[in-house]
Amino acid sequence: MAEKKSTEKPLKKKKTSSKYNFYTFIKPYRFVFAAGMFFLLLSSITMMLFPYLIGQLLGQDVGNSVESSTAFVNLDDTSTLVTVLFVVFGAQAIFSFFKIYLFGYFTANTLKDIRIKSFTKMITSPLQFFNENKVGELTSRVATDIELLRETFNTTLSTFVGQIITVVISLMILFFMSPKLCLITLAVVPVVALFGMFFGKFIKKVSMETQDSAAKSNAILEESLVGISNVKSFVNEFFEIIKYKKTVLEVRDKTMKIVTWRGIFGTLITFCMFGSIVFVIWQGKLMVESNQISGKHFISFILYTIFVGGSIGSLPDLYAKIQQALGATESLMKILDGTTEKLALQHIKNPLNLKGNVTFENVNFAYDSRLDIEVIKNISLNVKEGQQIALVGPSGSGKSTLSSLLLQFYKPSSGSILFDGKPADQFELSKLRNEMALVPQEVILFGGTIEENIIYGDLNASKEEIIKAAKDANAHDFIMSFPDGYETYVGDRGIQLSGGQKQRIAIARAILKNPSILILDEATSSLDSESELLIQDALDRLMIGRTSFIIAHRLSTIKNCDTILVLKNGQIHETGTHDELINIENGLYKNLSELQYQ
Ligand SMILES: Nc1ncnc2c1ncn2[C@@H]1O[C@H](COP(=O)(O)OP(=O)(O)OP(=O)(O)O)[C@@H](O)[C@H]1O
Repeated sequence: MAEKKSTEKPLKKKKTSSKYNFYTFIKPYRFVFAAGMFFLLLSSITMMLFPYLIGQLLGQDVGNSVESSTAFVNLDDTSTLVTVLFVVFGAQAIFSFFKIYLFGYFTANTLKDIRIKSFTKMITSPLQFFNENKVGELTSRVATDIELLRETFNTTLSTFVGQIITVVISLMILFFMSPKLCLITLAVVPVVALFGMFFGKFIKKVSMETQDSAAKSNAILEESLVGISNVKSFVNEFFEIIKYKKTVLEVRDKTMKIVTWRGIFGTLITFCMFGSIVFVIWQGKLMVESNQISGKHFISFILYTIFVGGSIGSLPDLYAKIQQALGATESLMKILDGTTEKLALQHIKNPLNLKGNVTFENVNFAYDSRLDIEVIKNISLNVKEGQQIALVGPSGSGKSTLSSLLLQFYKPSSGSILFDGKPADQFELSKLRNEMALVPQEVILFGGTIEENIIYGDLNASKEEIIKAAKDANAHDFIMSFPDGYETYVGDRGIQLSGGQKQRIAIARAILKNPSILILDEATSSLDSESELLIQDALDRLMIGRTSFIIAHRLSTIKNCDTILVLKNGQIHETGTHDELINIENGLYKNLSELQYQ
C-alpha cells in the first residue's frame, strides 16, 4: 500500500467552539453533584460557625484588647461551648465524608463516560480522521488529558464552590457585624477578580499547548516503540531519543511557565489579602477602642476576615486550575465534535446476503487532504457475482484506493458504486461492510489466543465452525502443532507467527465471515513456496462462489482471473483476460509481466 501522506491538521487550529463541554458529561450525574454540593454547603456552614464560637470562647467579658480577653474566660460557658464545638465538628466530619464520597462517585462516573465516549467516537470515525491524527496523539488525549479532569472534578470544582460559599456567608455575617469594616474587606475583591480572569485565560491557553506537546511526545514514544525494528535496523536510537527529549522538554517548559505564573500570582494575591486583613484589624481595633463594636464581635470579625481573605485568595488559583483542565481537554472535546460513520454498533441481525454484483459508474475520487489530485479517475466497471477481478498496475496507481472505496472507507467525489444494482448509500453501512471481507497485505493479529483471532470474523461462531474455517484456510495443522492449540497466545505476550501463518489466520477469519465480496491484498513479501502453495490453495477455496477483487503484485497468481484491470495514474489503462492482455504489443500488462519474469 502506498505510504499515507499525512496532513496533520492540528486540532488546536480549528476555531469553532465545541458542542461538547464539561456540562455535557456532568449532566447525567447532576443530581449526585447537587447532593455533593448540598453536603459541601452544610460542611461550609458548620465550618462558618467556628469563628463565631471561638469569638464567644475567647471573648467572654472582654475588655478593650484581644490579649486581655483570654484571662477572663468563664469556665462554665467554656465547657458548654467546647461541647458545642465538638458537636459542630462532628457534624462537619459527617458532612465532609458525604461530600467526598459523592464527588468521588461523580468524578469516577464522569471520567468513565468521557473515556467510553472518546473511544467510541474515535473508533467510529471515518478513515480520513486517522489520516489527519496520529494514533499516539489520540491515545494521549484519552489517557493523559482526561486524567487532568480527575483532580478538577474531585476537589478543585467543589473547593472552588465551597470557597465562594464561605466568602458569601462570611461577608453577610461581617456586614451584619460592621458594614464599614465589611466594605473595607471587599475593596480587594475587584482586584483579585480582574487578575483572576486575565490569569485564567492565560493558563487555559498554556495548558492547551502543554497537552498538545504531551500528545506529540506520546506519538513519538508510540511510533518508535511500534516500529522498534525499523529504529534498530537504521541504528537511529539516538535520533529517536533526541526527538522524544525535545518534546518532553517542551512539556516541562510549558508546565514551568504555568507553575511560575501561578506562583507569582498566588504570592501577589496573598500579599494583597494580608495587607487588607492588617488594615481591617487596625481599623477594627480603633473601633473597639472607641466602643463602636464589642471585643467579642471583634475576635469573630478578625476570624471571619481571615476566612474571607483565605477564600478570596485561593479563588484565582482554583479558577486557574479549572481553566487548566478545560484547556487540557479542549482538543478532546473537538474530537468529540467530529463526524462519525453511521454504524449499527451491534451484531448484524438480518444480513443483506448480497449476490455480489458490483458496479462502478464513472467513479472519481480525491483524498480530503489532497483535493486537487484525483487518484481515481472516471472508473466504470461491471462485475458479475462470483467473478474474480485482478487489480494490477504500478505503485501508486490507485489499487488500494479502489478497494477502500469498495469497502466504503471513503465516498467517491463523483459517480457511484452499486451493489446488486443498488447504490451503496442506500444500504446500511454496517450491513454493507458485513458483506465484504478483506485479507490484507500485512495481517495484524490482536493480543489474545489464536481462537480469539479467528472468531473475529464472526463473533457468534461455534468451536466447530472455527476449526472448520481453520482447516479450510490450511491453518489447522500448524495450530495443532502448538502445545496449546487454539488456546495459544499470539502477539506481544505470546508466540510470534510467521507471515504465512498470519495470512492463513486472516483467511480463516474471512472464511468465518462468509462474505459475498472478497478483497485480497496480496502480500508483497515473498513467502517460501510451500507456504505460498498452502495460502494459494486456501484462497482458491475461499474465492469459490464469491466476487473477488485481488490486488496482485505477482502476476503469476492472477492468470485465471475473469478480468484483469490494469490501472495507471488512477485510470483503467487496459482491461481483459491474461491471454488478451499479454498479447497487446507494448501494453502495460505485457511490460509488467516481462519485468517480473526477467
Ligand atoms: N490517505 C491518503 N491520503 C492522501 N493520498 C493518498 C492516501 N493514500 C494513498 N494516497 C495517494 O493515492 C494514490 C494511489 O495510492 P494507492 O495506495 O491507491 O496506490 P496502490 O496502487 O495501491 O499502490 P501500491 O501498489 O504501492 O500499494 C497515490 O498517489 C498515493 O500517494
